[in-house]
Amino acid sequence: MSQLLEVSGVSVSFDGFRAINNLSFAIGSAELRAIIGPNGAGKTTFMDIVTGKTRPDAGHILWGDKSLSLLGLNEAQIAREGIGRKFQKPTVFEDQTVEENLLMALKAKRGALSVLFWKPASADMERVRALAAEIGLEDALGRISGTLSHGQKQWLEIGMLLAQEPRLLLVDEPAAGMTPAEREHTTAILVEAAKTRAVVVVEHDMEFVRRLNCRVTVLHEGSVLAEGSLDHVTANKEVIDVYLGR
Ligand SMILES: Nc1ncnc2c1ncn2[C@@H]1O[C@H](COP(=O)(O)OP(=O)(O)OP(=O)(O)O)[C@@H](O)[C@H]1O
Repeated sequence: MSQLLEVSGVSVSFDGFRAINNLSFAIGSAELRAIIGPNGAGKTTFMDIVTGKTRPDAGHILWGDKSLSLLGLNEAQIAREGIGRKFQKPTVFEDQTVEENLLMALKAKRGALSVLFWKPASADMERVRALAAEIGLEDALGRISGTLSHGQKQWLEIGMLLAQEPRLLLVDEPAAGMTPAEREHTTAILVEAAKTRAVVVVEHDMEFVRRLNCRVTVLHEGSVLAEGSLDHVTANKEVIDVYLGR
């Protein structure tokens, strides 16, 4: 598997406190990866660094076949490179329909000039229907998004991110607040999405991580503590100690 993102020796301190400490790891180009770790392990800060929100004090982040340094890019440039981020809280346009939200996301992918003259063509409508099918909302295209369940809103937002065809999708705690059935559907969406791109899921819920059935990276004090299958990392004594707070 070729690497899409390579993080090496990255550190960042806030007021002298090292939130990320010589962090190194890589994500493949079509890979589903879960990142777990206790509170304060550095998971959010890692996503902030990759998306350009936080600048590290040291290290390298290389992206894509050409090993482009992400550290030279701002947040908008990084998004244009194909890195999408799903925050924990859904942020769909509540007074617009599911279809309108997906169309807007397709439109947002285009440059400013083309947006001026943009009218949804039949190809766009087809793409919207395909996206809706991908997230299981094909029967809800005409629904006002504000009336959707929490889980449906999360799926819609994932669909809006997929509309922009990211090569790497960072997803923060997608299972939070979901019913068991919604979690199952979310797993299916993420597993499918990761067949054609990298998907990194930060998650506290171990049952959800187990369902993802993917490689797991355990962060602790800003570094990688263990990596491998969930069974492998949860059998690691250091991981057990960290989770039990010993
Ligand atoms: N802007 C900031 N200023 C000061 N300290 C920060 C800042 N951002 C993060 N930290 C600290 O860095 C450490 C790592 O935080 P981070 O939010 O990345 O952890 P996390 O693994 O996402 O935790 P959680 O699971 O609770 O969300 C924490 O100790 C946090 O208090």
